[in-house]
Amino acid sequence: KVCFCDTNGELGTKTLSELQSKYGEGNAMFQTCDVSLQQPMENLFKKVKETFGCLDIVCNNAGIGGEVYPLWEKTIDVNLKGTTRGTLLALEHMRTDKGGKGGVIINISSAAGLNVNPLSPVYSATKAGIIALTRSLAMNSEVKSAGVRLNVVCPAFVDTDLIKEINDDNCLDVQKASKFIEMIGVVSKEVVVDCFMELVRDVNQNGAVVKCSKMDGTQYTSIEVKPVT
Ligand SMILES: NC(=O)C1=CN([C@@H]2O[C@H](COP(=O)(O)OP(=O)(O)OC[C@H]3O[C@@H](n4cnc5c(N)ncnc54)[C@H](O)[C@@H]3O)[C@@H](O)[C@H]2O)C=CC1
Ligand SMILES: CCCCC/C=C\C=C\C(=O)C/C=C\C/C=C\CCCC(=O)O
Repeated sequence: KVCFCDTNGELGTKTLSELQSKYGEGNAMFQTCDVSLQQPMENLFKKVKETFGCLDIVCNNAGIGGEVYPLWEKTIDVNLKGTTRGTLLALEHMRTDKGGKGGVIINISSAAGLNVNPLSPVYSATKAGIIALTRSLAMNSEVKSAGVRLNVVCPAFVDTDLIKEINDDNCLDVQKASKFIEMIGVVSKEVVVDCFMELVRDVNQNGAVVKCSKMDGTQYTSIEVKPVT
């Protein structure tokens, strides 16, 4: 069973029909929702719990690019604040000490959050924030005891609409970006999905940061963690 949300109602409804004809009407749900708004997101999580009984897997995926005012503020609202909101609401509903059944949260960051990205610094900052948020919560002993794992996927360029829409609003130098994309290469959506599924299925993965790129394939990064006593 799956519920997904998007601000694009038309695309969401089309995808919902496809999922329902493949998996059955009762097994897929779509809600138009903006991840940057608290009340609609709270309502959505409540609705999913009422409809499906519990939440086992939550993916915070919504993301945009924007480097000039006011778009750079929206980029932080959607990417960093939206992912933080989705993560904290997911924890509220999944933690065993709050009546949930435990589960896994997968956040979608970017290779731009692991590396410097002079062509989209605000986007990069939001993605670095997502990595820090996810790893920090994954290492929190109370979250661990409450049965929730958190992992983060950091794709380099992926074959989606986002990279077809690179322009002067979301990139500081479009020409340099095209050359950069040509050099790094573009990975298929399937590679990212495989990586996502591995992090869902492997119960030993908690706090994992996985980069997927055409150039280097799928790599688990290792960042030293000093345990907090
Ligand atoms: N395409 C790429 O090269 C890469 C993408 N990513 C990340 O992957 C995630 C998915 O992006 P793509 O599928 O590539 O882009 P996309 O533009 O095709 O899809 C993003 C989706 O997010 C939705 N969205 C935007 N703002 C929203 C909001 N406030 N609330 C709810 N939904 C909203 C859009 O309507 C769209 O359907 C993003 O977080 C992106 O930053 C990460 C690395 C590389
Ligand atoms: C370049 C402008 C991007 C604007 C936003 C649109 C698309 C976003 C794509 C990504 O998230 C992919 C991003 C980044 C690549 C950054 C660094 C790649 C480093 C590759 C590597 O370390 O192997």
